[in-house]
Amino acid sequence: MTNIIAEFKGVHKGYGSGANRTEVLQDINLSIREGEFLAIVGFTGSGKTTLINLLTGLLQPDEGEVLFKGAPIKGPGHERGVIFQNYSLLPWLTVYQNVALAVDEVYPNWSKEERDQHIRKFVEMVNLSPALNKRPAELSGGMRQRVAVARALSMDPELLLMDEPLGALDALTRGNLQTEILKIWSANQRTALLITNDVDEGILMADRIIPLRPGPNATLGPEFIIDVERPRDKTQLNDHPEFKKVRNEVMSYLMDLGDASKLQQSKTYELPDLQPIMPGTRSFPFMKAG
Ligand SMILES: Nc1ncnc2c1ncn2[C@@H]1O[C@H](COP(=O)(O)OP(=O)(O)OP(=O)(O)O)[C@@H](O)[C@H]1O
Repeated sequence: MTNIIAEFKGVHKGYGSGANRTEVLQDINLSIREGEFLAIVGFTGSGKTTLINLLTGLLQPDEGEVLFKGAPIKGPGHERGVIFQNYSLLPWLTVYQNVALAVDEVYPNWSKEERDQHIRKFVEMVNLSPALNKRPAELSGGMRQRVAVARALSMDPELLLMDEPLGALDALTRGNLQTEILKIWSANQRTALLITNDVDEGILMADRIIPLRPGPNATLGPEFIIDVERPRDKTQLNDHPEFKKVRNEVMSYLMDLGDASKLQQSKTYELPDLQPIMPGTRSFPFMKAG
């Protein structure tokens, strides 16, 4: 039987109060299984970051519970590592020092050698050894995101949380980093949750993909299982029958949702029953009565 590593139970979350209140998530129920790679895909503004921040512990639910290994999440912890979209590196520290900061937090009692070896191992894993002593300003966006990946993984989190980590990167760098994250994930047999608005990225990386329906009051849709052997090849995405099938299913589900939410948003206005006044008629203001 698979163990559940993290769980949402009847979670509601919104921001503000009174007239300024926005209900973001409504009745979220989700079990994340140990060892799986789960992707949540959703429209922009639907509440994806809110969902992940409930797992990082940066936010608390208004109602319901968010559990890690059966206990409510009270705040951030290094057993839950996060990779954000905006790198969040310290600009005055080098690549080595940025990773070291994370390592020191988790393993404060390590010897100098142990620490040094560990940092170099993770920097090497993301192919950044030549940039070891560079500061973020000297790196490209893709390289910065690699540092963020190395930093999160060096803490050996039991649950790796990724909030659109590759969204700002060009297609090539994005593809390379997807492959690297997958390699590291499968080698370490950890659990991963990826939040993305890119269906292809979700089905390439995950074991199952769950759509987040558009907010306010966003709920989770049905799960789609991606039954494709690993390692997966991005170039197969267009031809592999299972990839094609899941992509079509998820895309049409999301498109139906998009249409439904547009319909809901489009208000109908009742116009007053006025008779248009045409030029040439007696009552047109600029016509002289004749
Ligand atoms: N601290 C906050 N205070 C008030 N409203 C907020 C706050 N954070 C988010 N929201 C609102 O909650 C909704 C969901 O935001 P969230 O960032 O979770 O969505 P998202 O799906 O991650 O969006 P995106 O894809 O654009 O990053 C949005 O309407 C947003 O404006």
